[in-house]
Amino acid sequence: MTPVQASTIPLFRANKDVVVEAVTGSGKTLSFLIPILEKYTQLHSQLQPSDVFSLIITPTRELAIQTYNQLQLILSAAPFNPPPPLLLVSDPDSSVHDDRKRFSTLNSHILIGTPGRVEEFIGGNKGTKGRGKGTGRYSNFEVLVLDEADRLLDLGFMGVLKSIVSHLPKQRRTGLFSATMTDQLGNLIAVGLRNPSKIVVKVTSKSRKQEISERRTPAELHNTYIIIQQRDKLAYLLKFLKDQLLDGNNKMIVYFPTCATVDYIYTILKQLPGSYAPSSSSTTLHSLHGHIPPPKRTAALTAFTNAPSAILLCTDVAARGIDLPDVDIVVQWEAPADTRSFSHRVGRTARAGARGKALLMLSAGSEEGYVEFVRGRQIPLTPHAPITLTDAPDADELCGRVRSVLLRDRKLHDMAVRALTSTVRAYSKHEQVFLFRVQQLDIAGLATALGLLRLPKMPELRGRDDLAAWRDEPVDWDTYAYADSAQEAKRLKKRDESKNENELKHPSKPLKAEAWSVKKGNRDKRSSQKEKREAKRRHDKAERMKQREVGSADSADSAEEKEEEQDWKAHILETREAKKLKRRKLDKQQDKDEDAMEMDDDEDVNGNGNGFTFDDL
Ligand SMILES: Nc1ncnc2c1ncn2[C@@H]1O[C@H](COP(=O)(O)OP(=O)(O)OP(=O)(O)O)[C@@H](O)[C@H]1O
Repeated sequence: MTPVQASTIPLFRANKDVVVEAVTGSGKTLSFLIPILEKYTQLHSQLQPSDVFSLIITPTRELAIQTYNQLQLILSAAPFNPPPPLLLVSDPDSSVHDDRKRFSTLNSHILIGTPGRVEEFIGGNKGTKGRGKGTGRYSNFEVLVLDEADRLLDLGFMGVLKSIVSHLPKQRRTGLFSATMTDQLGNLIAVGLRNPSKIVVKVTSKSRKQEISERRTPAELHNTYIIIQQRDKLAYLLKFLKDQLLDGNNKMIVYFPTCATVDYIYTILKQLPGSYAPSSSSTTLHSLHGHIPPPKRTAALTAFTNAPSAILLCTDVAARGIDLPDVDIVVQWEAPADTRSFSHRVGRTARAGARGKALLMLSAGSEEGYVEFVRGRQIPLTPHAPITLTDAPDADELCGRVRSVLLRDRKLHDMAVRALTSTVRAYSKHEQVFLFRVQQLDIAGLATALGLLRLPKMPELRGRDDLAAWRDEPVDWDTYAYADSAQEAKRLKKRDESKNENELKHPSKPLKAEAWSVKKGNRDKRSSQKEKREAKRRHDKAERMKQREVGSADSADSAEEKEEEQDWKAHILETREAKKLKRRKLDKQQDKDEDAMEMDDDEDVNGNGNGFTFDDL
């Protein structure tokens, strides 16, 4: 047994609730599977076909599948003939209705799944405490396990978990497992833990001076960082990966902040000539993120696992729990949004006593402070030896190369823009905002690293004074086409429609001249009316003078004059107000027109006009 198994198994099988925190790759999975299976072996003969005996919940589909496979493997060696467990994960080819059918056919006693699907499965018959049609009986339920529990207890999953737990009997064992356990007692109580035993397995290491220190990452992990400019990121990443392949390290994972960045870098690396990209006939390239359809995700993981030499580009969807064999290197394109993810990412290597190496890319500016921040969390981090680009393309050469790839297909530029905008938005969501300030992020540098042809319009670029070095690639945007003919036809149609719309919104000069003449006509009309009014006033005044001369009453006269003066003042005020109102209306219209023009331009840049959304995992 590993230390975490030696500490956890005796307690968990002795009916204690447990909260277990132990470094990545230390064998936590078996420390809950073995107690479940031991109890199951003792009690299986008393179970009815529809009884659910145990439930294991994981935050990702990939981890659920992995645990399911491990459980299947052990069950296949059982001394009795147990029904297979049931996997409950989202799948485009199988609905929760199919899960229920499988459950009835297989008579599974152990369920493994992700929170959403498990809730759908169990909670389909709320109000009957889960004892309804097709979703099993829970009266003989024994063990609930939350793997990667701190992630499951994060705000996003909490409601679903509470709903699941409400269908389970209170008399049960509950185990929470993770490499980064939550300390929030309230969360633990919410999922029904009663007087749990907390097991924390830490790694101790001796320094050269024989000082013993604790660490939260595996002892065999060589955890390093480099500080570079944003614009150099891709050049350094490619050089680093190539060097590692030459050194014989042939399984590598690179973490990116968003799905769009993974998609883009993957597509570009596939199209760059071999002298630039680290993939070759002997090294395969794979991508994995939450927006890839589930069957493709599974295929990517299997291909990466089986390939003798491979690079996996992914988001944090592959950060937790995944046990990929023999990963030599983990690279982080930038620091993860939360520090817990840092431990999980680097923990994909150096597992179960094997050696491993990790590299974090930080950019010069305010990010250097992250090194001390990580060290303060008992995660050792040392500087990586300088990476030289002497025999590799530098940022400018690589940018030119990437741009020439982008020019083959407008879709690639759309992808590049999405990669940039989503990365900037993800950057603004860092937990350590004091170290990762969007205002200090070198966006133009990042755009150079990604090879963008021009900077997109984005709010984060407004008012920036660090864009002087940026150079647009001279591109005729009117003719820059999509390689896909249907997409190109759509673009051309949209372009023409938007031209027509613009014509209507901003009529061309002859129309404008006409509008001015109309305006001028109105002005002439108004001034002639004014002249008439003044003429009438002069005439009236002359009449009154005549009457005064013939001895009309002074008082009446002066009253009339006062009235006339008031009329005149009212008229002037009215005219002023009307003018002001008109000016305001004109300004508003102008603003509206400018906004409309800006939107049209954005649509052109983005290609589809849908705008960008922050890509979650
Ligand atoms: N007692 C053991 N002896 C040898 N290898 C073991 C033992 N227990 C587990 N392993 C192996 O160690 C590897 C890591 O185990 P596991 O995936 O359970 O780690 P973990 O602690 O859950 O990691 P993470 O926190 O990343 O999820 C697996 O390949 C597993 O098969």
